[in-house]
Amino acid sequence: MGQGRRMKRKQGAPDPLTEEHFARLKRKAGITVNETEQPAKLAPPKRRRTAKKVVAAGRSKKLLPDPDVNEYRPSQEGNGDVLTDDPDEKLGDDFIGSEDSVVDSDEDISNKRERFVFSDDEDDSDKEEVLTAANIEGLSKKLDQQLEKERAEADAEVQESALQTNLDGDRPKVLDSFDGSDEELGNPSTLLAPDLQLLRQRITDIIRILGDFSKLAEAGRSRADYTSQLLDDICAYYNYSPFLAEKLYNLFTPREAFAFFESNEAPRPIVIRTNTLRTHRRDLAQALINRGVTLEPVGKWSKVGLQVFESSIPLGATPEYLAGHYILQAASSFLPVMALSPQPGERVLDMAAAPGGKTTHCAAMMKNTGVVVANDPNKARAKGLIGNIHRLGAKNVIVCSYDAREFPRVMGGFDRVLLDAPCSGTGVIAKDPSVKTNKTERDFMTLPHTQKQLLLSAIDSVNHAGTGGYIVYSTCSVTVEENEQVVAYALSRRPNVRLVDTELPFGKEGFTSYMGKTFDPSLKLTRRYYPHAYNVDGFYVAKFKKIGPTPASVSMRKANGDEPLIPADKAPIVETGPASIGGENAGGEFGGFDEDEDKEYMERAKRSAMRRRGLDPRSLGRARSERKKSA
Ligand SMILES: C[S@@+](CC[C@H](N)C(=O)[O-])C[C@H]1O[C@@H](n2cnc3c(N)ncnc32)[C@H](O)[C@@H]1O
Repeated sequence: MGQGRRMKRKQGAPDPLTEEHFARLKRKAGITVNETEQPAKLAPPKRRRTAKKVVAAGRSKKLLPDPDVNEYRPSQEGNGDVLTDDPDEKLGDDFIGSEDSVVDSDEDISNKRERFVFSDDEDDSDKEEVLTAANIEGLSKKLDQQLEKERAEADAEVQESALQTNLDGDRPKVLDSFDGSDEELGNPSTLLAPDLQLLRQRITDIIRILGDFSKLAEAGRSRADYTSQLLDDICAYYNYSPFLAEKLYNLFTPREAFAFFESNEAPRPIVIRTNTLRTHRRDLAQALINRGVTLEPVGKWSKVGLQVFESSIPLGATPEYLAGHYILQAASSFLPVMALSPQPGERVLDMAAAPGGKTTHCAAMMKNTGVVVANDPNKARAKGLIGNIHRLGAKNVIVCSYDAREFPRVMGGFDRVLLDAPCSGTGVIAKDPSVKTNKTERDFMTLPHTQKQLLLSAIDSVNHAGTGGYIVYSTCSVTVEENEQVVAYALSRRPNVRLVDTELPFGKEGFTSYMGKTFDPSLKLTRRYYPHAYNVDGFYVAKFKKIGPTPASVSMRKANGDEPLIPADKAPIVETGPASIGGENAGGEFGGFDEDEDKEYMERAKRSAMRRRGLDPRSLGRARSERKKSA
């Protein structure tokens, strides 16, 4: 697909709040821009810091609601299978009743000029959007204030850097500058801020040295010396556990790792997704602008996203929100559904669906036809899912609540399956800084295990002979263990699937090798998203095409959803006709339902349902024997 001028500019990520960005908007609206003005050097976002070993500070008071909380974070003790935390917290802002408030604005919106032209949602032309002058005014004002603040901060940092730099010829003596010991950092006579500045200075110095080691390193110092000091400093400066800091650091070059850690300190843009079942993007944009919201389309890559810059009203309580015209959803959450590309009339399974951002996106793309089975085993989250489905008017959705490893026993033969897997959340640290310290080695063993089981179930639930035969696997984590390794595992266990192009307009290629491990070259068809690269949440997306039936041995999987008793690749391939949900052929492709096994399964489900209602399940058996007697 060729890229137009505008597409290139917009693609990749919601534009950050840069001067050039606002200048462009001003030019579009016919407002004079001072072309000679140089872009300000951006200072790092202001952060509240604590000294080493002090628990990460909470986020500052929210000015706007967070985007859709769509990531799953397992409890520390659990293996990530079941959520145990406060259900309300987990429902996210997409659930009606969200209490999040929005910054007050003294902007007068009553006289806003209504000149707002959006390219049509269904129109592929490259027509430029023109924002209202009032909208631009809001953006400009915000920009002026922000740039002023950033200039002051940048000046301060540059001055400080000059004072702190300790150069010996061209080779900075960073490892001797101070020993970074707890005593020094915790010395009551040492002010906190200078320590942090020293740390930051040393972080940037070491990154510079590692980037040109032969020229800048001190004699007798190894790369390992510098790397070890850098990791210590990153932990102290950003409040990461050493374990996680190293894991994340290893994904990047030192310079990119720094950019990644930095970007986790700033929130991502607020984005809303237009619900095309209820409205058009241009109408929604107009309605929100009239309410004092400053926004613009998220980019040419999405016809439904709007990036919100400022709002004088709570975005989770507008009449448009309550009427289901939009959902608060992080931009990167659009990507798995775009890759899945569900078609009208198809049968789609969303295996881990709550709170429903992606389910309702699927329903909208399918124009409320066909069927979406939205599953989530967490009852509290499933309530949020149901709330969103109703609010957004998705009428083609069936909600169920299974451990998705039970699929395809529960139901199979889907045209497409989305597995937006429970994960560690290392891509959304800006939203949830607790990830910095609460993820352990155990999490990165148990989570991938569950993810692998879920992915095999996803593959086995798809009908390869239908209109689709696609499976999309996604996580909001950036670790290789939860992404490429899971995908590589599935490829090794299911010879009947191939990775295919996600057809997403941006994203970095998946790893084909990592820390001495090599993966199939097709792994580069998968896509990685980083906050520092695209200003979106960290995400991973892989798309599979099922090219043949699943081995019969899969129907012999153990009840706990573990590996097949016979390895799939050693088992005979059985060809059966296309399956349909609940139809005669349901499950045929994965070996068919076993009547007796099903009966037992139903009985078990009935018993646990009774227990949940406080009833004695033994009464089931009694009722049955009484029925038998009377017959
Ligand atoms: C990343 S969130 C899903 C977000 C959702 N797709 C959306 O877009 O709104 C992961 C979900 O996986 C669910 N989950 C955890 N263990 C699961 C399992 N064994 N089977 C299916 N879902 C599971 C969690 O309850 C959580 O809602």
